[in-house]
Parts: sequence; structure tokens; C-alpha cells
Amino acid sequence: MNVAVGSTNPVKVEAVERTLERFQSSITAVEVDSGVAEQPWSIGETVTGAENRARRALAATDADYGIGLEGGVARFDGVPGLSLIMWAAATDGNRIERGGGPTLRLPDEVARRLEDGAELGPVMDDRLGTAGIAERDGAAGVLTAGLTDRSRALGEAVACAFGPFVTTGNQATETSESH
Ligand SMILES: O=P(O)(O)OP(=O)(O)OP(=O)(O)OC[C@H]1O[C@@H](n2cnc3c(O)ncnc32)[C@H](O)[C@@H]1O
Ligand SMILES: [Mg+2]
Repeated sequence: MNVAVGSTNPVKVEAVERTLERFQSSITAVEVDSGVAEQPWSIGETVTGAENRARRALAATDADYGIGLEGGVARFDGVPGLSLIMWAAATDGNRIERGGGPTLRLPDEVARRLEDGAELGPVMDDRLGTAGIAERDGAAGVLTAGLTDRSRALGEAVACAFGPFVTTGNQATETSESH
């Protein structure tokens, strides 16, 4: 099985590799345009970014599946503060499936800087004195003291998006491009 991932960020590639390990797939990382803002600000925009990455990664290769991962932020009714969210999309060229990963609250100071137009990766680096934390443990790792990390967190979204392609008896689910 050949899988194309729509990003060259090593944590995203690792998330796909570890989640699909059982299939011993060959994974190709392709840099594609997400088609959304560098810092998506809603579930809808984050999912669209994941979908675009999945479709474009598949279109750029001869893989069997394209997978896209996108990080974003959003506010939820009943949940204080600004949350970090992550979504995955998987496509075989006909059908596209989506799945979400964990959600966690960002510190208010980080939220304020994002409201001023900054991107999460650079803001986290600035706070921590690191370079490229988004390509390693990520906010998910730093804000949970390593109880999880960005690659594991993204991996859960990959499992949820890719799962419908390898389960049986799931064909009646309204899937494809419809809502
Ligand atoms: O090369 P790409 O695939 O674009 O990788 P990316 O790290 O930029 O990932 P996204 O575009 O999906 O994420 C949008 C923004 O949110 C940041 N981000 C998302 N999750 C993060 C995390 O766990 N830790 C730090 N930054 C994160 C990321 O660095 C971007 O600034
Ligand atoms: Mg990005």
C-alpha cells in the first residue's frame, strides 16, 4: 500500500507511519498547499486544510491513498479559552473521510498572541526558547508534560480518518464528498 502525506513536517509523517504501521505501507511526504490560512481559526477551516492536503498529496503521486493533517485553533461553547485542534483527512480518490485528534486548551497569553495574528508554532518557540517545536513534541507535548506529543495526537486523527477504508460493514455510512 502506497500512502502520500500532504506535508514534509516530520511529526506529521511520523504520525502516519506509526498509525499505519500494521499495513507496512510505503509513505511519501509531499509538500502541498493547504489552501487555507497558515493558522486556521475554526473546525471548518482546519478540516478544509486537511482535505486539500489529502487530495493534493494523492494527485501529486501514484499512491493508493492521500492523507492530510492540519492543526488549527477554535473556541467551543462551554469550554473556556482557545483550544488547539487537529484534523486529518484520507482519500482514495473517490471517497474522502475525516477524523479529529485530541483538543487541548492553550494558555491565555498564547491565545492573545494568536488573536493578534501570530502562528502557534513560532509563539510556542518564542515562549520556550526553542526552534521548531512544532516539528517535535509540539504544543500537545509541552502542555501535557509529555503525557502525549504532537505525533501521537495527530496519529489518533489519522486512525479516525483512515479507519473507514479498512473496516468492513461500514459502506452504508454517508461518506464520499457529501455531508
Ligand atoms: O509544514 P506543515 O505541514 O504546514 O506543518 P505545520 O507545523 O505548519 O502544521 P499546520 O500548518 O497544520 O499547523 C498550523 C499552525 O499551527 C501550529 N501548530 C499546530 N499544532 C501545533 C503544535 O502541537 N505545536 C506547535 N505548533 C503547532 C503550526 O506550527 C502552524 O503554525
Ligand atoms: Mg503549516
